[in-house]
Amino acid sequence: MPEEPVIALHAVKKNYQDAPVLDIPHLELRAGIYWLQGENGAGKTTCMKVMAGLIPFKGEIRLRGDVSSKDHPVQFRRLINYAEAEPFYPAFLTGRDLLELYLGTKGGDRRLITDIAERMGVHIFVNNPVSTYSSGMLKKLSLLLAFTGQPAVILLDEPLITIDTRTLAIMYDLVRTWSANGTTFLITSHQPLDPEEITLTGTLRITDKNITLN
Ligand SMILES: Nc1ncnc2c1ncn2[C@@H]1O[C@H](COP(=O)(O)OP(=O)(O)OP(=O)(O)O)[C@@H](O)[C@H]1O
Repeated sequence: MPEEPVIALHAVKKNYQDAPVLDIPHLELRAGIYWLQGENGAGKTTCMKVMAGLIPFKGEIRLRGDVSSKDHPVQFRRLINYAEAEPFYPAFLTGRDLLELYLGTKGGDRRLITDIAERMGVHIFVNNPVSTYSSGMLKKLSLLLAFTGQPAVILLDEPLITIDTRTLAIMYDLVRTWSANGTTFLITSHQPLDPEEITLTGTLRITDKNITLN
């Protein structure tokens, strides 16, 4: 029997005001690790925000066959996590406030997240307000938050930027391990992803508002 797609897009359209940015008639992805490519302004971040259910769009996305962005919006958002390219959080919150919020809404194994936080060194500054964080510290926090819950899909927007080489190795290790356990990854990066660290299932390219899979 053919493997069911983890994520399926049907007639997805996204405009900003009157300007169309995405027009994807149909796209189905099996479990795996995908590199989402496209030139500046092609629509990669918009596509991730649409997939994560963070901005309104026309059409429908289904996760694991039966969880619909239209019919099951809460369940849908619990199954897909997104780490922004340039994370921005309210300045007065601490990393721990955000972590508790995510663990409370997304659920998942607290010990596992504590372990990732310690590996990344987030535990050192997690109790400080995010206004005191460097761009790399913000990035580490946002990557950590993307691993809360039990996501079917994790979207990483430019994860390679601003993190140090030690954190980069941890990030690649997390992608490998979680992928082996069934989580699908979509990763944008203007730099190539290291083929010695991860084996890509496919490359997605946004051109002319649509996505093609190679
Ligand atoms: N909030 C917004 N309002 C209006 N237009 C927007 C908004 N966000 C993005 N756009 C436009 O949508 C298009 C796609 O932007 P998007 O950020 O998705 O591209 P991208 O592929 O992620 O680019 P980059 O590689 O530069 O990060 C661009 O033309 C951009 O100007």
